[in-house]
Amino acid sequence: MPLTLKPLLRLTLPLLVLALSFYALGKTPLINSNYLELLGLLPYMIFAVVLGLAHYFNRSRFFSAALLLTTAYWLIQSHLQTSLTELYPLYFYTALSLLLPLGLLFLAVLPERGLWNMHGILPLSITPLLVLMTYTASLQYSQQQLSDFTGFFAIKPYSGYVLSIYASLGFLVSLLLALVMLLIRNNEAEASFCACIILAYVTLAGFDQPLISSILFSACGLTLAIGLLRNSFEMAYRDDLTGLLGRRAFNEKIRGLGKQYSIAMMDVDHFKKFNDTHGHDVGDDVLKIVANHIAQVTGGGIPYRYGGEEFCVIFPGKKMKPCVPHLEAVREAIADYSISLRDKTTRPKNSKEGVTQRGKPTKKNTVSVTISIGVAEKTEHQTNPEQVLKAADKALYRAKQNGRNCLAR
Ligand SMILES: Nc1nc2c(ncn2[C@@H]2O[C@H](COP(=O)(O)OP(=O)(O)OP(=O)(O)O)[C@@H](O)[C@H]2O)c(=O)[nH]1
Repeated sequence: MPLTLKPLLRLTLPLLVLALSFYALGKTPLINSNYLELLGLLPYMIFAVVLGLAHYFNRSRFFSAALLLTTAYWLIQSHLQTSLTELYPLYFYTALSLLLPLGLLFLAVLPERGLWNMHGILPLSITPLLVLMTYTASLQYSQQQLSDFTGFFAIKPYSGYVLSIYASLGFLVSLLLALVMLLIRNNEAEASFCACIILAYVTLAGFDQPLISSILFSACGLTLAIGLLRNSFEMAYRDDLTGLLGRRAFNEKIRGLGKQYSIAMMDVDHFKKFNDTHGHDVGDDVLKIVANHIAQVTGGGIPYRYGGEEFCVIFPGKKMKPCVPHLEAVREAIADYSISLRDKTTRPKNSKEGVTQRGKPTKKNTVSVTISIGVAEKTEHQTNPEQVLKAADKALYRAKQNGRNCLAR
């Protein structure tokens, strides 16, 4: 699947939260002193909700991020509410500024493998590990050694900017790598972690500002909660194999269709034979390639995986005739696409050979598949979506009868 910048759109909501928190930061002088204590507790409350949700949805990285940020916030509240000219607060501040971006980056790089199993131990261990490292060092090293350590990170780019230049670079590198993970995985978790890295950076860089940690860590919690809910929504509505919207999303969409629409049903031809010949795993890869082509349908079509090797495209507000060229373009693109099979007999013996063979499929290991399409529109005789779907299914049957790799209406 080609790498696109589309995943960056996932940053829209987190950036909105970021903008709102900056706005709130400007309003802190207006906050009634009675509410200040509550504001100090707000991040804990939001992180508690995130921990509960992450436990419920079995998301280890969100759970671990909430744990890490709660601990960082607790450290700020309990150890860093004095002047940073004193040794121990400065030591904890320096350690936090170096370890927090690293911890968030670590979570952005790890794959999601569920919370309450042995794979969940790795992301969960990051917080106790960092706390242990920081405290052990503070107890073990002499005041002179701690002072040398903080002195090494004392170089600031300009006066009035609290964060050291090395920690700032650490945040920048962590953010860039987390962005790369977002582009590769196209997942809500990475978008949330990118936003948390930015928010943690702003908190530590503007540390002198009153209430900054309470407001920006609350924003971190909100970002994680939003990411978690969107992630769970996608799990419920998106098909895991192809990444297309699934049957549940299709059923909801057709309920809300308006006065005019068309529906196309698509089915991979002779797919049972394909599976029997090349195996189920290759069949899965082919379904992904077919779905990738269908996802690029033009003309305002919304693609879905209907189930098995069947796909659907809904054209809201469109009559059938103008949809046909868009569907034909998809059908032709799939038929023209050569799929390279990397089976045992043709697999290169080593990576060097693999590199030289890449992009040069031989006739022996190349296959192609075709799809048949049936399309129907809303008319005065078929007024509800179920009837239009049934008509599209009948048209698909006719396309199969007509020899496959064609469209019928
Ligand atoms: N690999 C793989 N195969 C699937 C998946 N879902 C359904 N199939 C297979 O798709 C095949 C569908 O076979 P049929 O419904 O008989 O249709 P067909 O062989 O494509 O024949 P026509 O539709 O008449 O061209 C079955 O063998 C299913 O096992 C899937 O997720 N992955």
